[in-house]
Amino acid sequence: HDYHDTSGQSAGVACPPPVDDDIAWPSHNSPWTHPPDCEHSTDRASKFCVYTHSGHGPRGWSIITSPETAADSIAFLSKPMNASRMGHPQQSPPPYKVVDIPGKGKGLVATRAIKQYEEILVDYATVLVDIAFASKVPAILGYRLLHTAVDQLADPASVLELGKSNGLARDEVENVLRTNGFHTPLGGEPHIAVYPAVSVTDGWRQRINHACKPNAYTRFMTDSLQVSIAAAKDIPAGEEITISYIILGQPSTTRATKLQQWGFTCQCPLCTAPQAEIDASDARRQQIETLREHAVRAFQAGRPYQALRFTRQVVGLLPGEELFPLYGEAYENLARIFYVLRDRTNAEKYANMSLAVLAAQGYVTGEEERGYLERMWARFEEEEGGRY
Ligand SMILES: C[S@@+](CC[C@H](N)C(=O)[O-])C[C@H]1O[C@@H](n2cnc3c(N)ncnc32)[C@H](O)[C@@H]1O
Repeated sequence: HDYHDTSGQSAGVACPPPVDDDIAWPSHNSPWTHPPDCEHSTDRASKFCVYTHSGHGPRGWSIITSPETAADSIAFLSKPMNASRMGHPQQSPPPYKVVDIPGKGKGLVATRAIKQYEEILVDYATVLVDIAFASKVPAILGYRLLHTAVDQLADPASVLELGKSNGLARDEVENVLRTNGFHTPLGGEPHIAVYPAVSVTDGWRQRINHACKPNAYTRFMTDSLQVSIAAAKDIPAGEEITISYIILGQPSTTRATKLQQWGFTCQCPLCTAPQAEIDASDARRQQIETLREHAVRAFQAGRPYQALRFTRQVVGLLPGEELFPLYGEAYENLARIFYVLRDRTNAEKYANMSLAVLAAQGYVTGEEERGYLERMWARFEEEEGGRY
């Protein structure tokens, strides 16, 4: 359905509004297909509502957020969702198959070589929930809105059938969100989003296992609410495709604690390596973390040369732990340091390296590449606010 057209009013055409009460869709809801359904926070200082466009994308789109964020998000509805990019982009058949993986249940294995940064799967957000909502609205009222959000979708089952493995959740939809949700900003506010096709679930959709040195990553394009699984490095045919369920680069004990919350003991190559190898990796990861902290502190304390030394050490240690996603950040930090040192040549060199990494990783698209460096300098200028 194109609801903009049938609403009459928004299209500026004098066609009658729907008369069937079951549809309950007066034109003033435009662009939403359902009237907003709202609850107040316990202190009544804020309001959260369900806004649904059941015809947006392949399954519909529901958000639970403040009226302000909803108003700021309407632009998404005019962005076409390219359904042909759903599922497996560019290629068919998909470059993987689902097989039994010893110790991990089922998993995805590459059926052909996959190039670094190639998209393996693409999907769009279906349900988004403002993070503040859970703590501000009484649970019983909140659960009602969660169910409304899902029920109003064109395909509620695509969300309800997702994995529910969170022991803390008391409600079915809450469980789906806690199990499958990804942090996604909407209108500048933090939200939790569900992307059914890339969800960590046990349905037919996806069975991507976790690894502590994964060969794939989840790439969020927050300006289009699109997400994909892309190769972090070249993946040879026959290799298992893995992503990290947790923040990359943490040492083994921290990882084990975090993964316990997912209910499993990690059997990835790093966690099952000989103890000496695990110890060496832990030492490097610890060192990277410490150096990153030191670099930030030195920079903020007005010691750019020291920050430079620490950051260069970080860059030297990243390959050993295959922390490719952190390269962009490290290069940008080097650009930032050279910028305040008024070393334009090196600042540009590292800014370009950071841009190249982010563009290859898919975080900066063609259009955004133009003027990227200028925007970076402006950001640095603003951040420093004359401190240097
Ligand atoms: C999203 S599912 C992945 C697909 C799952 N293997 C299946 O058969 O449906 C997440 C679950 O897979 C298993 N799993 C994923 N990564 C694992 C790993 N590195 N080590 C052990 N089990 C893992 C755990 O049981 C976890 O709860």
